[in-house]
Amino acid sequence: MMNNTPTAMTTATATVPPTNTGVGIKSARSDIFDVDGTPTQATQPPSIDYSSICAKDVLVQPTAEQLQLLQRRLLDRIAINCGEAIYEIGVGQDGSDSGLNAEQFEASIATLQKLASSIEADMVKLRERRAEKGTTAQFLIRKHIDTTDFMEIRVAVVGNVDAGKSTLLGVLTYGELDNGRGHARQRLFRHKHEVESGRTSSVGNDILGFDGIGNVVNKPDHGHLDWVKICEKSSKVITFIDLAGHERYLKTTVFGMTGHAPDFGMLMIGANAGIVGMTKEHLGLALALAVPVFVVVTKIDMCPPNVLQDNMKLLFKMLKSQGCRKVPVVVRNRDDVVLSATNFVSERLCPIFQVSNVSGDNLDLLKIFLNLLSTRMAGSEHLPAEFQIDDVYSVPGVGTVVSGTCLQGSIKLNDVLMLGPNAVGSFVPITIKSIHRKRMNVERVRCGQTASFALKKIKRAYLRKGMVMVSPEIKPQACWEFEGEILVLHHPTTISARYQAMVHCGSIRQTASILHMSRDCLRTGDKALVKFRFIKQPEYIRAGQRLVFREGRTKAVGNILRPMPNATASPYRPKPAKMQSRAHNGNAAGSNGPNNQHRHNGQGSSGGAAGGSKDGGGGGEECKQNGERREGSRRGGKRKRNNKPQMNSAAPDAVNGSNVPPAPESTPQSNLQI
Ligand SMILES: Nc1nc2c(ncn2[C@@H]2O[C@H](COP(=O)(O)OP(=O)(O)OP(=O)(O)O)[C@@H](O)[C@H]2O)c(=O)[nH]1
Repeated sequence: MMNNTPTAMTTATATVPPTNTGVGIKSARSDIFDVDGTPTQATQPPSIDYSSICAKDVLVQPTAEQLQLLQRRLLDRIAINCGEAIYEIGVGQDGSDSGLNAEQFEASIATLQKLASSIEADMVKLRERRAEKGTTAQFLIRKHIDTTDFMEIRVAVVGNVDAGKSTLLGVLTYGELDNGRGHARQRLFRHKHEVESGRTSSVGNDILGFDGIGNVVNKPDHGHLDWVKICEKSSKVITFIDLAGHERYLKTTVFGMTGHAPDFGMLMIGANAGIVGMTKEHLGLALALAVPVFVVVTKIDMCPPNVLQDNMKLLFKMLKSQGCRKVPVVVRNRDDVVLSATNFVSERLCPIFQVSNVSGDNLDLLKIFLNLLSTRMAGSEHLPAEFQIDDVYSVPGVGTVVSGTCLQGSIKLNDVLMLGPNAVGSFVPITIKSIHRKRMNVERVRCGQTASFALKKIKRAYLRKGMVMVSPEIKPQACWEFEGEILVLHHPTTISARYQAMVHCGSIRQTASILHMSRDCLRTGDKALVKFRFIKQPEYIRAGQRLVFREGRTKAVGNILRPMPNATASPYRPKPAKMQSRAHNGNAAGSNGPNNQHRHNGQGSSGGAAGGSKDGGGGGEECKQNGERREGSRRGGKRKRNNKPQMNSAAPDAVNGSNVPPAPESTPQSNLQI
């Protein structure tokens, strides 16, 4: 059943792993199947026998019964994959005698075309190749979706400052090349200071629409893109979550990666600069959140070949390193694109594109790749609805509006959902007044899609990022505490109980304190079971959710194992050890600025608590603090707040320590940390 034919893909230093493109392919895309109908077992309905459509030449002259089965299978696959499937013709049952002669090949294509038309789908050839016994080919079959529905894929765009992120998005979405001096990115900046500095500071969204046969539908009108028109014409819309490259905005970038639920990460690297600054940090974040990453190397037009070669070597080394364990593959032609897109999600493959935003080199390959990506969130439409809020607005004439991602189920107009948790952990019923997807009025939103809802009878002040709206069936409960499993990626000394840092989990961004751990203390590289407690208010969390626990350069990643809804609020709060450490250190001012060398000595906590106290913080928060003066004044305010007695903060057991391990004998250095 396995076809281990070496592929045509080329790599700079690595060979492509045996990639199956034939029968029984165990592909990342659940939609891949072939004429033998051999399924990916997980998606095969047990009652249907597809053995009669197993031959490689079944499409040449199928019987009526076979046609019916083929159609059924096609529809199944399309449903599973939110509207599209890739069909490979000419591959035998065991993959050993693949290929059809010219006559059979033509007849098969004609049958496939008939099948596609019968289910109102478009069909386009992706790739054709010579096999042992003739020709095989892969076709994309994409169902016509009505004008108010479209597939949605979210791609988080990360990489160091000046890697060309905003420029590439400008070039892709507006269809005009850059001049090398920042022309293309101008349209994407959302703040005056971004235009002036040429630096992204907030989380931005840009869209790129593809029609049924994979053509880009974006057409700027007088320099502007009409999102509604793009969505109406698109079968698939790629939403780019444009994240800031500068370390100053790392908190916002982490929020973009966790709160905006990206399907994929696009790591951008300047060919000249190579792996610098935040590149590793951003890659690590994507890996920690299990977001598949592909790499785009920009500015190849201005990079001497030897520099490009050296930087590519370093990139390969980084991707293949122990921490990453990726298989880097340079995508050089259409065949490579199809192979990497279809093997991208579950395989360790990491496609690399080398492009120029100025000359346009290889941008066509990148577009084909984007057109072939499929959502990682499909398949939970039958579950009760769950919507994660990542932003809140007050729109004149409309009222309170929330935006976010539907994580499971579907939500319709006038549905009543439970909104919360509020400061005391309660949820309130709320009615959906209207729904927008990418500024387009729709009646329904499904899992994997982002949307904005106008809500009835609720004040903006009641809402915050990190809240959810869920079906009443779920009977949601908020948690002050939870158990998680974490891996410390970096900490300068040791972490022990009572350590505080910011937890990023979905769109939740709140400081939490470690109540106890399965080990006395944790160093870089250590894993432990940890019990956390939010310091400001309870949150809605679920087992299995990924989390990032960070403070300055300290970073741990992990999973939530057990939400603990029964833990209650407490009037007590242990004095966080790091507060002591700051006094100790004489560094009470802390800093949120990127250049602060002592952030690990308390700044992160200070920033974290501030994030919590500022309604969970937000995507654009850091841009508001752009000026040093404001940042300074915020720190001053924070210091005062920390000195006030706080209510509802931590469990008594964190103080009295019945089940808290004793604090380790601290060195002066670890005293500073914990
Ligand atoms: N020659 C050349 N210049 C490019 C290319 N891509 C981007 N640039 C230039 O590089 C500069 C930086 O590009 P940006 O798009 O602002 O970089 P960024 O990664 O978005 O930076 P931040 O928003 O600060 O994170 C701009 O002046 C672009 O014109 C390219 O492929 N070739």
